[in-house]
Amino acid sequence: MTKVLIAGFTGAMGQKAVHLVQESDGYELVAGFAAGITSKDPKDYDLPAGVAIYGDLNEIQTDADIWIDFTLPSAVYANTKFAIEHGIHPVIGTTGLTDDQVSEVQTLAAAKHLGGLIAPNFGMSAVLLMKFAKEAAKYFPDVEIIEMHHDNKADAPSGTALSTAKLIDEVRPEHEQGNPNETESLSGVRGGDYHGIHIHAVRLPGYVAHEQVLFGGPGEALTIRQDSFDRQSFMTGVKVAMDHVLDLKQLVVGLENVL
Ligand SMILES: NC(=O)C1=CN([C@@H]2O[C@H](COP(=O)(O)OP(=O)(O)OC[C@H]3O[C@@H](n4cnc5c(N)ncnc54)[C@H](OP(=O)(O)O)[C@@H]3O)[C@@H](O)[C@H]2O)C=CC1
Ligand SMILES: O=C(O)C1=N[C@H](C(=O)O)C[C@H](O)C1
Repeated sequence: MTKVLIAGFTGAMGQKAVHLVQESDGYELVAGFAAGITSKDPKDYDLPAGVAIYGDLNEIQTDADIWIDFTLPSAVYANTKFAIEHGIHPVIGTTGLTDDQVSEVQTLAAAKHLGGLIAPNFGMSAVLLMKFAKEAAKYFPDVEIIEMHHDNKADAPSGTALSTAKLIDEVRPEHEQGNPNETESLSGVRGGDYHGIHIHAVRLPGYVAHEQVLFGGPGEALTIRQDSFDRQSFMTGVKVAMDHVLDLKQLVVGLENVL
């Protein structure tokens, strides 16, 4: 049995992950970690008696093999370090790690000879959108990104939008986009700017997770869009990660690298 700890087990994604682990042959949920718990009795979370419940990182004592993380951008760095330092393979879905933090945890994982995965998006439609957008950007250097999420989302832009911009930036020909004399009469109206790529973040009830990448060229346009209508869409990728992470030799970034 592969033993799994879920950080953020009470949250929207954490709950989906709990069900995934419980329904998956060969996996056992051994622990749940969430900051705001009011009880340490697993029954209060409809979990079996053997599942340990933690509310503080420093309390955690576990023999888990895998650490699945769906917490908060403010918590994910400390959590990832903790997992690696304790020999637990991290599967990190939480967004918000900076490039420097990713490098640091990769170095730490390498020193411990521990594999893991950081994926800004576990949904197949988003992974494919990023791949297609990177391809299109070679031919359409004029591009903007619109990401749309539920209104409980803590961070903006989404990790997926930022990853999309980084992938486009890798291949986009050197390019000055838009009117150099443009002004904003309403602050922020042109969105965030990642190396000249504008990102617009929409937060609305009813939405789950959606992204459009808009390319424009002389007399034509290309729009690539993905929609996660249900958080179940992320569980296919989480299961792929669970199935592969014990065999990985390094801390990999991006689900596409283990598919
Ligand atoms: N990679 C992917 O495919 C996806 C990634 N995400 C990302 O996952 C993260 C979680 O999203 P979502 O489930 O919607 O968020 P929720 O707010 O629903 O859940 C957050 C969870 O984290 C817990 N938590 C909060 N602070 C801490 C802390 N300091 N230490 C430990 N646990 C903590 C919360 O517990 P409590 O309420 O008790 O504080 C709760 O269980 C976000 O970063 C989001 O962007 C989301 C969807 C897909
Ligand atoms: O908070 C969310 O919901 C999501 N977060 C991830 C992100 O920031 O990209 C993945 C997906 O967009 C859902």
